[in-house]
Amino acid sequence: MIITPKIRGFICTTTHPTGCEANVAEQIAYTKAQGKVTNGPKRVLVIGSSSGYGLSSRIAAAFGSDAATIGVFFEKPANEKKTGTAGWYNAAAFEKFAHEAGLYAKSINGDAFSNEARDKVIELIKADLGTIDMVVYSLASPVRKLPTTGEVVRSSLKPIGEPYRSTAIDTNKDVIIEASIEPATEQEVADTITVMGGEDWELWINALNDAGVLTPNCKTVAYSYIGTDITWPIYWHGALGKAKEDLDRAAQALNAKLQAGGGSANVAVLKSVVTQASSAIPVMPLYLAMVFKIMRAQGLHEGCMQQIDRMFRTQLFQDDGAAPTLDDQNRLRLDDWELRESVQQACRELWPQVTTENLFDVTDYQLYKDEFLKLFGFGLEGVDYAADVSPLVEFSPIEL
Ligand SMILES: NC(=O)c1ccc[n+]([C@@H]2O[C@H](COP(=O)([O-])OP(=O)(O)OC[C@H]3O[C@@H](n4cnc5c(N)ncnc54)[C@H](O)[C@@H]3O)[C@@H](O)[C@H]2O)c1
Repeated sequence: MIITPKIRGFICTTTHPTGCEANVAEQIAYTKAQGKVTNGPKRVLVIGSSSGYGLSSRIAAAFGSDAATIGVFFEKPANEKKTGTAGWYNAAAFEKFAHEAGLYAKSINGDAFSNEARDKVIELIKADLGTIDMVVYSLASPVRKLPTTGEVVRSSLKPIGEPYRSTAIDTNKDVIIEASIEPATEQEVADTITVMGGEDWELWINALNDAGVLTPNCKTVAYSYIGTDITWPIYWHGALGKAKEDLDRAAQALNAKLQAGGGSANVAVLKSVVTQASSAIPVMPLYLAMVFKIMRAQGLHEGCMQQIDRMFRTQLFQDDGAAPTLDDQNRLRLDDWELRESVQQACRELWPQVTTENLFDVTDYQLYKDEFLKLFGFGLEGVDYAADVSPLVEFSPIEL
């Protein structure tokens, strides 16, 4: 079939297998071009490994430091008539390239919040790898089915206390609108913490630790976002921020446990990028369009792959074995460039000036749109989008 993008709100319902593969290849090429991560991890588990920051983490581990990787994700395969999810094609491409490079790579497709996923991963590590020396926790999900009761809990992208009003982009119509979001109820905040807080990361690390499959010096990182006053009302001071605060709590608890053997647990605060998760957050597309323009002008622009590669090389696995630079909450701060006053001040000045008429001129909204389409495999250089392509790709992850 000829596959073209079909956008509905903040999702594209079609995906391009060749384009997704090209996207993965591009990230692999970036990491390889930086040379080997000399002190890198050797056996790595990535939870949420099929897109965004988790995919880049798996690529950095495999192609930066020749690591064997196990990836966990929740994606839909294609059938004859319908394309699979982008994450399905990304994971398929990753495995293909990893196997071609002679690297161990196995994947599990299913609900990472379930005890079955943990059991399956432990079984796989015991059978194939013995132990692992790094665990990346990179889930972004609007729902979590509790492993204890089976109850399905939903997270909210809402402020706390009062309604949040701001200019935003209607990404369907490419126009500036006034967005207004009602505050989350106490229950919604609690539920958001249940879904996106630290509990599940703790369940994972404790299960792996109890099963004896972590090396004593195993490092685990979970990803977070803080942002600045510009996005605080909707993010850090909103329901999601409370969940990320809970991730900080979990990091302290896990770090205390892993430290004894020389291991560590840290939250890594990352920069804003275009992913399926971030494009669903109100106001984010406008902020991203502005901050991209400003960071590019200052030579500071990074995507997922550049961020994670920098985290591996300059923080977690430095050539001289030096310890990472942590903030007062024990967090790695890869958002340092984005938070520079020069960047944020320029954003604050630009924000009130943006109108529907000048949106494409004064911001990088076109780049935002291009990056969004790229998530689904569209707009990649060298891909013939007029060619007939089968939605089916060769890929058989372990299904839960
Ligand atoms: N996107 C940003 O701008 C940004 C910035 C800083 C931090 N982060 C953080 O990075 C982390 C990853 O976010 P992302 O933006 O890369 O998201 P993403 O949507 O690109 O990827 C999410 C991953 O989680 C997996 N997943 C979701 N639900 C699952 C489930 N139930 N079981 C198994 N796998 C599941 C998906 O398959 C996918 O691999 C999140 O913690 C997010 O808060 C994102």
